[in-house]
Amino acid sequence: MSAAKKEYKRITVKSLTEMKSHGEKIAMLTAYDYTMAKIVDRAGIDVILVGDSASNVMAGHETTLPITLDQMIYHASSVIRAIKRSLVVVDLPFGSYQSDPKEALRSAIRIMKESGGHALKLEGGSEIKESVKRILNAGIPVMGHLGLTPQSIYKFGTYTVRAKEEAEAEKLKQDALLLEKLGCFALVLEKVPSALAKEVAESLTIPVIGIGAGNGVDGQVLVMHDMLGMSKEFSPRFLRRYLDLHTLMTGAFEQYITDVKAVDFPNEEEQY
Ligand SMILES: Nc1nc(=O)c2c([nH]1)NC[C@@H]1CN(c3ccc(C(=O)N[C@@H](CCC(=O)O)C(=O)O)cc3)CN21
Ligand SMILES: CC(C)C(=O)C(=O)O
Ligand SMILES: [Mg+2]
Repeated sequence: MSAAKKEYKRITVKSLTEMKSHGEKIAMLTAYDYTMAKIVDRAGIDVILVGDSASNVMAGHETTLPITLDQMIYHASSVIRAIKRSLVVVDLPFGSYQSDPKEALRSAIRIMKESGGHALKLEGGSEIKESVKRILNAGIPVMGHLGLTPQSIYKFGTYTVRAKEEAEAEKLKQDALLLEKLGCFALVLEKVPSALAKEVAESLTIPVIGIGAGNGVDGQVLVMHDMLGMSKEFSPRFLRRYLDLHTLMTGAFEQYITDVKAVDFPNEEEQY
């Protein structure tokens, strides 16, 4: 059993700040459905992200842009029914918060009311300042997300590392400070140089969770299906595969097919 498991009953946004001040790293993974969420919650994960990466992983879209608010609510409510201990953060999907702060708050309230999630994540800095403020004013905890923000992929053009140039690094630092000042409880930094991520983490009291941002930050997040090795194609440098589930599952499926064809399954004990 991990230290975190013993120390905290239910993870709250406050426990995360405490973990940072104690120097305990935060472990976060995505989940999009009941069965996976139950396993990762019982394993002792601190934070579950119902990511808009569901658009890629669950629905097979090329980007996160197509996923809808209704679909995010479906995934989040499935996750919520499984969890006992983890903090559940839900991504606000593309198009549900960018047009104006009132729409952002409406979308935020729908997710909180209809899914039972505990907090929301929005991509961006100063551009979405008013929306972040409104959501926070409604008593909804907000996690920021800077660096490679996949909802802006068509602005960037590629999924390469962000903020390598001084101007973009400077804006990122300013945005990080702004998000903390507004009252965000944590921040995700995606695909930025580790020295920059470390500097940001050290300049903030709220925890900084990295993905492709090195180990100088306060925690790590990965997409569950990536770390389980379910996909052979997605292979960025920052990914560590903890299982080769693709191979294991393929073997199981092939064996089942063979057994059915050979009338080996079901056997005497497996029928009535
Ligand atoms: N399965 C999955 N895992 C993720 O981590 C993830 C998603 N989907 N969907 C939403 C975003 C998109 N993310 C991404 C997407 C691509 C790279 C990436 O690094 N891709 C390639 C090419 C980069 C390049 O063009 O230089 C790589 O090999 O690094 C990283 C994060 C992270 N998120
Ligand atoms: C990669 C993480 C940070 C994310 O936003 C997602 O899974 O949607
Ligand atoms: Mg996301």
